[in-house]
This record gives sequence, C-alpha cells and structure tokens, in this order.
Amino acid sequence: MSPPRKITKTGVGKDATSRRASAAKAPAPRADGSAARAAKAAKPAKAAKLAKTVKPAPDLLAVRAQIDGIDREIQALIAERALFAHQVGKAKGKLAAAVDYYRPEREAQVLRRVVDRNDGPLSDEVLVRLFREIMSACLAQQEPLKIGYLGPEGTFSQQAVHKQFGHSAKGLPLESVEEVFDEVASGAADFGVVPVENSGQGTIQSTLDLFLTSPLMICGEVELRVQQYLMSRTGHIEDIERVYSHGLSLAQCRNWLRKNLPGVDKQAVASNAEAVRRAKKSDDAAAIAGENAAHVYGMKVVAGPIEDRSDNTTRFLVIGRASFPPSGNDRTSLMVSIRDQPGALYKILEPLARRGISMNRIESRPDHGALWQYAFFIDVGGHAEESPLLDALAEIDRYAGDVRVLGSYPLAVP
Ligand SMILES: O=C(O)C(=O)C[C@]1(C(=O)O)C=C[C@@H](O)C=C1
Repeated sequence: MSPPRKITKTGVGKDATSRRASAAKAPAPRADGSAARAAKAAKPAKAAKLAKTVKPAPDLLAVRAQIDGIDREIQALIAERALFAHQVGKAKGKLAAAVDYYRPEREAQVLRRVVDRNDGPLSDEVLVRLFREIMSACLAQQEPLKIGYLGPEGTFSQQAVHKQFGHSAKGLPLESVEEVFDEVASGAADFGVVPVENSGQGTIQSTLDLFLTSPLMICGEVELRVQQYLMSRTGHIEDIERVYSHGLSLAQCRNWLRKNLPGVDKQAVASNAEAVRRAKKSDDAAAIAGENAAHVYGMKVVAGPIEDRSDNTTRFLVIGRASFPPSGNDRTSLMVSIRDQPGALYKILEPLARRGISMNRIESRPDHGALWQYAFFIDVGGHAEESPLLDALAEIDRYAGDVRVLGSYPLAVP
C-alpha cells in the first residue's frame, strides 16, 4: 500500500516503465517485473505457487537488470517515505528535540504490520531489521537520537541499541548501567538501553535496583539472541591460560568452559568489550564476547557459538523520561512497595487476577528505604492508560497503595 504520491520527486514511474519494457524482452523470472508487489499481494499459498512457477534464472545479465530496476523502485519509494515522515514531523509542530519526535508505539505498529504481511522468502527478523533502519533514517532527518548503553563499543548492549533504534541513532558508550541511568536523567542521552534479564541466568538484580531510586520510565523492551564467541590474539586454543568476560557471559558458557578449558583461570570484568581489550594485550589470554567484538578489536575467533543454551536470549529495557500511548500490544512494569500487613501482596494481585490481567513476572527486592521491607517488580499485560489495567490500578491505588507504574511499552518485536 503506497501513500498518495503527491510529493514524488524521484520519477518512480519512469524507472518502473523502462524496467518493465526491458523485462518484457528478457525471459525474466517474474514476467510482470514487479517482484515486490507480487510478494506483497501474495498469501502464503500463493507465494509458494509463485515460487514453483519461477523458472530457473535465464542469464545473469537479464536477472541483474531486473534487480537494478527493483532497486530503483525501492530507492524512489524510500525517498518518498522519508518525505512523508518529514511531513509527519512537521505535523507534530515545532518540538524541542529529536526525542520529542520519537514514537515507539507507532514504530511497533509499523513493524507488526511488516511481520503480518511477510510471506517470505526473507525471515520476519530480517524484514523487521530493514524496516527499523528505514524508520531510524527517517527520524534522524530531524536530528539523530542519542542512546546511552553499557560500553565500550562491541557489547551486546550496543547490538540491542541498533536493534531497537537502528544505525542512524547515535550510541553513547558509557562505563556502567548506573551511568546510563544518570545520563538519561540529566538529558545528556535521550534514552538508555540496559540489560535486565537473561533466559538462562534470570534477572539482573543490579539493574532492577536502580529503578528503586530513579524517576525514569520504561519505554520499550528489546530481546536479543546472544551468541558467545571465544577469541584471542593468536586464535589457538592451546595458547590460552586466562579467559576474561562479563560474569554473566562466563555463566552462560560454564559447561563449555568446563569441558574445553578445564583449569584455565576465568576472570569476570565490567563488560565483554572490556574483556576483549584485556585479552588483546597478551597471547595467553582470551575473551568471551559477541562475534562483532572480534571484528571491532581485530581478534581471531577460537570457537563459537559456545553458550550452553542455544536459545540464550537477553532482554533489555529502554529507559527514558516520558511515557508513551498504547500500541495495541503492550506490557506494563509496576513497582509495588509492600507494608508489613497480612495479605498486602494479595490485595494488589487480586484486582489484577479478577480482571484476567496476565502476570509475566514477579520479583522481590529489598527496599532500600526500610529494613525488612520489600519492593515487588511485577510485569503485567496491557497498558496503564487502557482498561482493564487502568481500572485495576485505580482500585489498587484506593485500597492497597504504593504502586508505581514504571512504564507501559510495546512488546518486543522479533
Ligand atoms: O509516524 C510518526 O510519528 C513518524 O514520525 C514517522 C516514523 C516512521 O518513519 O514511520 C518515524 C519516527 C517515529 O518514531 C515513528 C514513525
């Protein structure tokens, strides 16, 4: 579905026409010359049928001519989209900064539609990545967003930043998760991306604890498949006498390390990228980090992926200073302070359960305010501005008290 082409400057029609003319001459894989439109319109069964009717590539030059034509069309459409995105920006009025133009709920809706429309051959993940980059570039026309993360460059946190905000955002590598919170709170960063949970290792308590004293809101979540690689200067496993990595990464590879590097010294450091920087100093050291870190720091991959669980995934939270409207498929994180009274937690959970609100997570942490008091972090389905969660929160507020909405945000897209 393309928007009305009022502001077309790029001559889509001309390119498409000349391509179609040459396609008519060449024995092309797709006779109408419009692979993009055919794929978009096709239902899964139709797509399969279409794939079967595609004849083997006739000759390299003819197929490349097809690709050139499609590229011209894609490029023209991207330019056209960027102009419309710019218009949307203007429609929002004169806003102070890039952060005010960002709409995570709208981006989530756009990406969900991309997934719904996808009939292959590219995976949902690949298409989401491409569209995320397009939106990232469209938004950066005003001014790129500044995103704080646990640096240095090459960490999984940086990958999570790219996954959520695309490469047109400006990443700010920081020294600790605390610093990410501070830079967002001060306005030096527009948003921050912080790790909160790993599929194998559970919650990262130190991140949760920062919410106890921070006024920041949760505006999004990112799920990242984490693949760990062992890397060193020489690339030879027999040279390794020490392995550096973040404590969580060492834990994710515990079995592999026990089996393949028994007796080797394992040292936990502040981040995986820091581990690579240390390992780069000597031939007998190695680091565990993402494969990208090997390219960034010029190291040789010794082995990988080496994580014990093949579905190893880390969940990151996007933190910011504002809340956003519902996207249609949201999660809400709550922080609840429980007074030492019988049934206090029940009084909070019961209004949620009665309305059929799903609860994905409940985690208790010592409340720093008072001895033996606990704060509960609870994730529930829905948005705090929409029923039934809106009504449940109003009831809890009246009868049980001490509930803070940390944020309502779109569920992670693949
Ligand atoms: O729809 C908007 O509000 C836009 O600004 C456009 C757009 C996009 O490119 O689709 C760009 C940035 C926003 O974060 C969301 C969407």
